Amino acid sequence: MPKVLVSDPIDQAGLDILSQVAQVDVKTKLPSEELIKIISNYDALMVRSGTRVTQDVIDAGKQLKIIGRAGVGVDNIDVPAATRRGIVVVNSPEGNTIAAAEHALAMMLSLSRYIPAADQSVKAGNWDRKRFLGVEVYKKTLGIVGLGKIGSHVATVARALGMKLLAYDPFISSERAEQIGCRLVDLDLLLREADYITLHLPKTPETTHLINAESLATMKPTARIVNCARGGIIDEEALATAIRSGQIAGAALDVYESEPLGTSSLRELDMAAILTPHLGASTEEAQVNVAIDVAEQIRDVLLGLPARSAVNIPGLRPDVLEKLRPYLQLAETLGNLVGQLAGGRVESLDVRLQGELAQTDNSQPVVVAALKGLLSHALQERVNYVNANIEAKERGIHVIETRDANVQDYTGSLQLSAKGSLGEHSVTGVLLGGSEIRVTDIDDFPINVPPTPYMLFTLHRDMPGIIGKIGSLLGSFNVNIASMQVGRKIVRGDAVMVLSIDDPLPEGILSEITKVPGIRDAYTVSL
Ligand SMILES: NC(=O)c1ccc[n+]([C@@H]2O[C@H](COP(=O)([O-])OP(=O)(O)OC[C@H]3O[C@@H](n4cnc5c(N)ncnc54)[C@H](O)[C@@H]3O)[C@@H](O)[C@H]2O)c1
Ligand SMILES: O=C(O)[C@H](O)COP(=O)(O)O
Repeated sequence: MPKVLVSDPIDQAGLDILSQVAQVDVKTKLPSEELIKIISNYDALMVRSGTRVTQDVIDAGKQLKIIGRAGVGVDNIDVPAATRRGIVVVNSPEGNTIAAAEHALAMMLSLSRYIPAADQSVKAGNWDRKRFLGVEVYKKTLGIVGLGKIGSHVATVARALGMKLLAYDPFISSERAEQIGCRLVDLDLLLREADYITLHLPKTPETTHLINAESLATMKPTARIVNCARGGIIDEEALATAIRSGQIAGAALDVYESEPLGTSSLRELDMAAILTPHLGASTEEAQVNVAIDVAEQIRDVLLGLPARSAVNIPGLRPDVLEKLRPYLQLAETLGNLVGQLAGGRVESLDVRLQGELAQTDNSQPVVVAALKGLLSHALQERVNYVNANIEAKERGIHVIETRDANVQDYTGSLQLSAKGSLGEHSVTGVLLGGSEIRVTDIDDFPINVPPTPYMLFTLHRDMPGIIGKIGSLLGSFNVNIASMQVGRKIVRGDAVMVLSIDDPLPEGILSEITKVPGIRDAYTVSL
């Protein structure tokens, strides 16, 4: 039975799903040395933001197949390291959207009415109504930085509160922003005009300290800023200085440059600042959602099925996957075939999508499948959909993708051409009846054969007796031929012979075949 380590608190609903297929060990608050020590026993790791899944953890996880993040942000996981090792990283992109959006809105309203400070004051025995004179959000301008899933829900609710909405997001169109009721503007204008600013973007090298001393200086003295996205998008020292000096009116933070928050000048701020300990996703509903979402994906991957929200498998959304699945099998088989025909070191792979296949708007999975097939002979099970791109890049394989929608022979066909140290070969294949693979062309010689586990290909001169000689030679080595086909362009010119054989070709026979007069080359392939 596979083993899953759960190293952060996860809702029982997720644990119940995992327990159907695996031994589940829940060990939270593990020091990183301890995690590194035990991770080699596990096939899967499930975390929230508390566990740092570093390169050392990943390297130690020799059996790891999947890392599941019960939440959105995967910045606590070294995803490139996992990708290099072929480990799938999955998350729950939508499970806590509402929870995080509602937390940001609650922060904005709490900032406006000093609710946390007023509560503390009453509980301390006071009745101070004057000190907590607040402001309304109605008719104020909210600037949303990052108009993705959470930002969009914040926009919907804020509009209902009567707020005017500005948004900054370089990756969405003005039309999309308008649909959500926002005016898309540049960041400078948003910061200058907004009464409230809320951040809903990922932390990347570009967004680190996006809000800094310089940008804080452009905000209104009445402006209040909310960060329920990621720590480090705001420069905390600069923020504390801006609040202390009255340069801005306040801030509400749920996330910090370093978590848990240690000694920080933020802790010394008065009621103008509200601090929560990374609670954005902490609702009962969100925790059930993310636990189920991620546990189901871990279960599926352990059962050999694809994950629906892998962050390191390019373009494999479930709907895309479903449509492309037969073509992925075709691409992998042809990649494996052309890789073995090419032999040696492959320098470039030309992936040509033809006919109906040329119409697909997401060809990336097909390319990845072709690369997986191409590399599988050399790398065996070490190459998978996660790392095929990286493995190809590290081997200097240049991938060229071309499309030709005019090829009408079949509804959709795929041609792979591999150029390498030993020459160039190409294979074309189609799907019969939508699922049965047929190889229809080898090095421009027309054929029509299904791929089989053991195959022999020859390039020879089309002349009488040659087929018989190969047949007798194989017979003398006790090799049984299951099927045979010849493809030629002109009579008595060059031709290819494709034989399916029942067993692997015995040692030494290939060199005997190439000695037969008229045979130019021979290749053995196992698929
Ligand atoms: N506090 C919490 O507990 C909590 C909970 C959930 C999510 N989050 C965080 O909230 C953030 C948003 O999550 P989401 O689910 O809405 O993600 P999302 O991917 O749906 O949206 C992110 C948006 O940010 C935009 N963006 C990227 N770079 C940008 C830039 N430089 N400037 C402006 N916009 C940029 C993207 O185009 C996208 O529209 C993430 O950082 C996530 O980790 C925090
Ligand atoms: O990215 C997320 O999903 C949030 O930051 C939530 O993190 P958590 O699962 O540790 O609460």
